[in-house]
Amino acid sequence: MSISGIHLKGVGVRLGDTDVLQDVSLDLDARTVAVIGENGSGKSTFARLIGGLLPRTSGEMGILGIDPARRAAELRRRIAIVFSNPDAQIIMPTVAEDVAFSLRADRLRPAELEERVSAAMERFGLTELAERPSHDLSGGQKQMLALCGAFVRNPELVIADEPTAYLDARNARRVADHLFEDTGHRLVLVTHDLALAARCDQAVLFAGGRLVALGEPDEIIARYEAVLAC
Ligand SMILES: Nc1ncnc2c1ncn2[C@@H]1O[C@H](COP(=O)(O)OP(=O)(O)OP(=O)(O)O)[C@@H](O)[C@H]1O
Repeated sequence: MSISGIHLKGVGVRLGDTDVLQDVSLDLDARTVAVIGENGSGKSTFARLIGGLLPRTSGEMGILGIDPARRAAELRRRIAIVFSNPDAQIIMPTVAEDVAFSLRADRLRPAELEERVSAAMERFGLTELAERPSHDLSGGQKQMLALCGAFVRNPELVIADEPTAYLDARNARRVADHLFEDTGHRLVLVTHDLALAARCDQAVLFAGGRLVALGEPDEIIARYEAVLAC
């Protein structure tokens, strides 16, 4: 089991009286991984599980060599999670304050904090919006802010759960380009956008709370499309 990837062995998640994930075993070592499957197949549950937001009820797992059940705080420091709805992640009154908030645990000197925040805002096209109230931004701008807050911490793993779901084509492309740009992070991307899934190095297909296929994206997407056509 490598210490840099995502490894699950016989993992199950039970919520209430439902087994939402059952007996999931996989080793994901590619830099970018797409997670696809029908509505309700367990993709978001998988994303929350590997992000340490949801406990497993059975099995063993290692995310970047960390068992989330034992070292959740360390895992949270090393990863970032992006959702479809950026409102869930925007906390502070202004754009610049919100980006700075993501670095609160690093206890940086004020000058260093300002430098990191400015560089990140520049990279995500937010410099002009720095003093704007975060909640007045458009949906596309808010998702850029959520991404900026995620990447400013230099995460080793970014888990994105349908990050382009509410965006127009141009903003969806911009968000995707940032996620795929190689900044030394791994990406796990849950998506219904199969063109986006095809850009990944590896893909997994879920159905009914089970992993049904793992492999080259083209092959996994073709298999999923065959299911959808039925
Ligand atoms: N808290 C919960 N209690 C019981 N069942 C749940 C809970 N959360 C999710 N589920 C169920 O788990 C299953 C998988 O949900 P999940 O959100 O992981 O699917 P998904 O593949 O991400 O779907 P979508 O594509 O619609 O976002 C669904 O049947 C859902 O109803």
